[in-house]
Amino acid sequence: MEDGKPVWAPHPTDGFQLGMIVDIGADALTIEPLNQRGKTFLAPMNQVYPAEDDVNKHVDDNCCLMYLNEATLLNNVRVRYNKDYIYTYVANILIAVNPYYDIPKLYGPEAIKSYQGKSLGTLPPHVYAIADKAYRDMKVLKMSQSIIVSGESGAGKTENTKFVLRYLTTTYGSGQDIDERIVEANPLLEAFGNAKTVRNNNSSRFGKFVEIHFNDKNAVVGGFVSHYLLEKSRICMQSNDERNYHIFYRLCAGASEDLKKKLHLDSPDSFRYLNRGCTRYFASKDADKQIMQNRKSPEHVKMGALKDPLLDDQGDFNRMCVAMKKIGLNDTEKLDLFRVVAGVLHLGNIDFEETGSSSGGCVLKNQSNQTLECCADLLGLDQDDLRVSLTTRVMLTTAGGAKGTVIKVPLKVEQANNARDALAKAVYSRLFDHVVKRVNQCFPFETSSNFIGVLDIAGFEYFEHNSFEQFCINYCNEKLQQFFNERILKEEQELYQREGLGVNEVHYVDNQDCIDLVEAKLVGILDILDEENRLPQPSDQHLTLAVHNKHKDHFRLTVPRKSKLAIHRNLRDDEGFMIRHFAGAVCYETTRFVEKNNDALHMSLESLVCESKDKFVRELFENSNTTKDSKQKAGKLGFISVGNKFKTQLNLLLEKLRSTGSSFIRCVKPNLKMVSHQFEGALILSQLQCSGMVSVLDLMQGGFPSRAPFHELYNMYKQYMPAKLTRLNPRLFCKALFKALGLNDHDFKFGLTRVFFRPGKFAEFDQIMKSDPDHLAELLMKVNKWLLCSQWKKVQWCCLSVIKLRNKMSYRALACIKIQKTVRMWLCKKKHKPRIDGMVKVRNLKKHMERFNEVVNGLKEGKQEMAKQVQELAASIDALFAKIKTTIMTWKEIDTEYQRLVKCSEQLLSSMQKKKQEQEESERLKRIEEEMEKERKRREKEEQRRKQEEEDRRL
Ligand SMILES: Nc1ncnc2c1ncn2[C@@H]1O[C@H](COP(=O)(O)OP(=O)(O)OP(=O)(O)O)[C@@H](O)[C@H]1O
Repeated sequence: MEDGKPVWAPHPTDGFQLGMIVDIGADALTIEPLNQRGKTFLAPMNQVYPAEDDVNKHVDDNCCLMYLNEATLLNNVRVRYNKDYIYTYVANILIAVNPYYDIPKLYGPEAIKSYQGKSLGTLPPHVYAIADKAYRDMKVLKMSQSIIVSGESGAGKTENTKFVLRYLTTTYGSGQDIDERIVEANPLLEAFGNAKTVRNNNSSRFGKFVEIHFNDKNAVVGGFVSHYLLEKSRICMQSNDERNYHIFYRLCAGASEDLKKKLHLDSPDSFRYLNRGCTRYFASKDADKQIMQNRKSPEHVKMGALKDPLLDDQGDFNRMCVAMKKIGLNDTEKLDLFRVVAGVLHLGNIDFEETGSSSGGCVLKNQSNQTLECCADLLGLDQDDLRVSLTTRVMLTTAGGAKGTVIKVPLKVEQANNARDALAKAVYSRLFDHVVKRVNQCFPFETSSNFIGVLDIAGFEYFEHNSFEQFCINYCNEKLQQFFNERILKEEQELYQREGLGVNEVHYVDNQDCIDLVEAKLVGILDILDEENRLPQPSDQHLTLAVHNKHKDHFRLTVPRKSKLAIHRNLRDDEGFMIRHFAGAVCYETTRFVEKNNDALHMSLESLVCESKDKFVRELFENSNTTKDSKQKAGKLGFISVGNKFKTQLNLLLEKLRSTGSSFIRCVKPNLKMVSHQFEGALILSQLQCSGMVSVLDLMQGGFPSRAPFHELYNMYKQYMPAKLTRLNPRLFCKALFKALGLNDHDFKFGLTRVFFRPGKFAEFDQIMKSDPDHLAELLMKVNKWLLCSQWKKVQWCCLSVIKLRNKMSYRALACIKIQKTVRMWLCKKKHKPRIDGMVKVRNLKKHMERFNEVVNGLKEGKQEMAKQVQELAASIDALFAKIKTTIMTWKEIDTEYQRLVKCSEQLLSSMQKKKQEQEESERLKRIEEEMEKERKRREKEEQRRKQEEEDRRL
């Protein structure tokens, strides 16, 4: 923040107000509001934000603002809302403010046409642009898409969902009646699932995920609706200004006389389930006149009809009947639905009174007998069975001798009232399940390639009194917020990658610990609650204490007395708990948590409806989740968990969402009065905070949140620059500016098409650009210098490049010669090497033959013959030598010839040697013979001499 510049400071009703900082304290700033000069107030330092120079300026994408904070976001949304621009982007997220009036041409056929095939950002922000982006992403990426529409009650989720559905079916439908059916299913769903609340005249009291399925040619082939958490408490009770589900009033106002008689209908004030809330019909002045007097409640007669441009009970009844026909419901099916609705109304009128006997039970009041008859008739039940089931409870004995004996326990009046209400809730909620199921049968499809799913589910809720419903919806929003974080971060990082920024991953605070607190196995609040429900005598207090005990030091959980609000501080520790959600702390009052978590009817009521004579009613219970399995469970423990069913549904939904591409629409309610042109800043600010938009801005602060395409920067600042600079192309222009300003490289990054700034750095840049003329002159000099330097550098670089190129070329020429030489030599070698080797070998063989002559010379016999053979071999060797030298012989040929000669020479040599050996041997024998002959002669001589001597002696 700079001196002398306006800032946004907190304001109790407007959210923020413009002011000037007049003093700086230790942790607070003294602010003087711009519209109340002289009056100052203190504002915490961390809640004061810098304001844009022109606070009346607005941008389509909030990220284009200079300062990204909740105050500038709120102001941008405000300026746009005042100009009827109800849609604004924050990056790819669409913020939609409810205008509470029809903005001319905003959704007409022209608009639908204009958004077809257009990239996000090319046309003003619109829900159609998001729908088209989802469609194009599905087509290009061949991947299913989801659009998550969130916001508080009355923010416009359902309307925007309808616009998305209509856009997709109109633009990409197959032109068949299926497109219309998908849209026509809405009035039916709304009749049974919507109600007037203080926050919204047409409030959806259930969450839904509508899938539009497409074939491989990307045309609509069908749809599917999944629904979540219908608000059941409304069926029996509404607050003063609220109503039950629309269908009850529409039936009372619009049924034909015949139908009215058949269903024993009357004006809304005659039914307990309607008369404790508002009993007026919605009708315009003219429509009101058409409703017969005897169908109006005294309240309606006295105060007139409720007014809403989109609602008219009698007309809506007729429109719903037409819609039912269009989507294929026949008269019997229609009557079945109405009959059960009327049955519920009559059931509510059954009253009980104490019997006065010692059993402590109750009986039906006399005047309720007629009602009982009507109700039993409409629901196909046996009158007496119904009477008994409402006033007694069947129990199986589990102890003592006769285990399993059925005993009927009489109910007290209060218990009977509860049983009646439980039955009404069960019948109606199963009827609603049936309506959704039936609607799904209206747009069947056999195969689908991909789908676009639109999730319309209540946003984060925090009221003065928060109960199980808020607990479930906020748990759901924690999960959706986690998904939102994952996705938004991913997209942001993908953009960084596309633009080649090479930025490190951006981290964010994960809310997994809060999710675990609710859904973890055994220790999560939902499981603790189930555990409580299974106890023989469950109690809300015991549950609450168990929750606190299990999570004593959990960062996300604390006791109500630690709340900032006095109303919560009055709660005891065993009456509630406070959870620190991503969007703020919420204090839940646990009264009736245990009851609300149980979807099971007591056994006698369950079997009563399951055995109804009416096939339709019977099927409602057969097809519901109380199938055999869970019935058995319920029979034993009397408990079917609402919380865990929701957890399972939610996890399946998130699995589905994670497998699709996603877009987000954050709907915002501008005021509590539900009127047009009224912008309640503080209310909107808290919605932006709760929807996670403010944390998105925080998140962006960690990355490069401000970004500006080169051409935009160029257009922005070219007026301050001399022609010499404006001649540059936008990218170079921007680079020149940035370099000249000496901005820290860490504070910005050049992408392929735009510059990205660190938080607040765009502002710094802008400030320098728009500073005083002296500074601008200095800046200009710097830019000039930088340009000169960069041009000089360019010239140097060019020269160096040319020199480098020349060197490279001559180096390459030399290298070429070397390569040629080497290759040639290699080729030559490849061709002649075997011959040279062959010649060397043959020559060696020839040399070897000299030894032959020695052997020949050593022979005494056959010398001549051998000498001849040696000569012949020598001639063969010479011949081969000559052949190799003069002809082109392969290595193999040479080798064969050579080996043949080697073999010959070896044979010749060995035969010569053999001969020589033989000669030597015979000579040796001869010598031995001669020796022996000599010896023999010597011995003869010796003998003769001895004989002579003997003779001589004798003589
Ligand atoms: N774009 C719009 N243009 C005109 N009116 C609108 C628009 N969006 C919403 N509205 C008005 O606001 C009312 C409430 O809107 P919607 O029913 O869509 O709210 P919601 O967020 O779905 O609320 P809930 O959660 O209670 O169902 C609508 O009945 C309609 O009168």
